[in-house]
Amino acid sequence: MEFMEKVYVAVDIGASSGRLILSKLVDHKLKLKEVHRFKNGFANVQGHDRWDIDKLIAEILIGLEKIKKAGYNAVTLGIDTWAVDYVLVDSQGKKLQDPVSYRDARTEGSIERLTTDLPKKYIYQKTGIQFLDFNTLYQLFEEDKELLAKTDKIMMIPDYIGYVLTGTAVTEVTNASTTQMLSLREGLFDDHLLSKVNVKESQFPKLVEAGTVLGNLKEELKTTYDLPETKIITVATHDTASAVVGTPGIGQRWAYLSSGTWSLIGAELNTPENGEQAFRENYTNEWGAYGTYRFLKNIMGLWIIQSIKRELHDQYSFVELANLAEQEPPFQQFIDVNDQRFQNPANMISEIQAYCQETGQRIPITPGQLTMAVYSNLSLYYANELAILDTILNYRIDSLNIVGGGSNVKLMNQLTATIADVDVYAGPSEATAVGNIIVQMITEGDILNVYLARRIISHSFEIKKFTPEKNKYPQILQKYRDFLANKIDMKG
Ligand SMILES: Nc1ncnc2c1ncn2[C@@H]1O[C@H](COP(=O)(O)OP(=O)(O)OP(=O)(O)O)[C@@H](O)[C@H]1O
Ligand SMILES: C[C@H](O)[C@H](O)[C@@H](O)C(=O)CO
Ligand SMILES: [Mg+2]
Repeated sequence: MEFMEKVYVAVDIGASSGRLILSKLVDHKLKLKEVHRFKNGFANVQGHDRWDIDKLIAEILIGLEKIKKAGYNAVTLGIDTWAVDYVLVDSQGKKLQDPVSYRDARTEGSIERLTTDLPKKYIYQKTGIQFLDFNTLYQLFEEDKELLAKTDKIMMIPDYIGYVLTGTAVTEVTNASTTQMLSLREGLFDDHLLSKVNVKESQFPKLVEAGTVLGNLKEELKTTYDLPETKIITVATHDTASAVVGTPGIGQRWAYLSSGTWSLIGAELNTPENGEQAFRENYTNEWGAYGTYRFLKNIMGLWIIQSIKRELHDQYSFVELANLAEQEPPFQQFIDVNDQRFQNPANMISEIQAYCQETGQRIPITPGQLTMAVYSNLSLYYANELAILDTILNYRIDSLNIVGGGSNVKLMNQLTATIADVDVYAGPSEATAVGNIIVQMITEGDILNVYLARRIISHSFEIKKFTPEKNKYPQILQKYRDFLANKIDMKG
């Protein structure tokens, strides 16, 4: 029997960029080759910030054409994207509008409006999901009622892409959990929360676990594009869920930081933690692959750097901004990076400078000062959250695995290790794509389980270690905590 080398493709679309990454298992190592990369982002269309979903699908097909041209005639493919956003589809299977971005202003104040007669505590005990005003629950609460009435199916972004490519519609659970509408105890959509936003369970395609085979590319697509035979597997379609699968998990009691547009810091649990302290600290229990839970918190992340870069008219690359930051002293000002004002301001640089002025602090001016201000305060925020995780989980986290694009920033990796006093293991930067591929390989029988996959990941990629520089910034974390608690008036 001729040995057919299995070729896998990860379609990983984040809020800032998308990519198709080819992968094979060669000599017990995962080999990755980026075949196609494209920009992502939202634009204001018909009164709302929206994603151009048709463009994203076209980019995937362009990437598949490149794979065919490279001589690969048959591949297995998985799709992961950002969470919470959805496409409304009519009874003919056509989208009713371009999906609204979670950064759109329509959900400002939605949590307060929705919880006037439905206590937050009830929602959290039911779902275990953090309160973010852009969760699907609040988006549907604010959705155009006429459009909802015409809606046959509500499809999460990666599920909609899979539907367009194969004709099969599902709702994959890791991403479905980010809706804040799934019941932790039953594993199904909660009737009370559905009724609160006037949608029916039948408007969601059936729930499926990560690793479910979805189907093959629709033949009609091959009339327009020269495509390989493509079998699509529904992976952990929330990109963060894939990133966690793709984390090497080094350390006895390890935590992860998926560092990209958002910084998602947390731990992988086998049972959810939705008690009083988790509720108070707004930690989430997003579902992971294979029955795990992603106990994590969203931190504003490198969105802030992306915004600064854009506002500087892309004169500097991310590498150049990081190099300029290296020339600046850290901790020149304290910034609560998770302040709502940084979620989608008109101008991020002005917002940061206004914040520092209002709090009587040194104002960052140059690109290097701005970048160092963001890196310093993200590192402080991560360290503070790790201490909170220690108390909630009742154990001392001994290592932080940083993955995603942010794992390339040595300066931030080192600052985080030192301030948090933990060993940091950085990489792989494309952990999301790696996790996407791993779930496909487990479904196809090439790898037995995630535990062994993580051994392969550590074996396949250079993971850089950063150890704490003892007593380098004594008291800085406590000062930051006091600042966050408004105990320090920097004006003084
Ligand atoms: N070499 C580098 N030097 C400095 N920063 C980098 C480097 N590479 C990536 N980054 C940072 O990583 C970020 C992108 O991370 P990543 O590619 O994980 O995000 P994404 O997948 O496009 O989006 P999302 O987080 O929504 O998935 C950039 O915004 C940039 O700040
Ligand atoms: C809106 C979500 O929190 C978001 O998708 C986050 O999970 C993410 O972008 C991870 O890349
Ligand atoms: Mg990503």
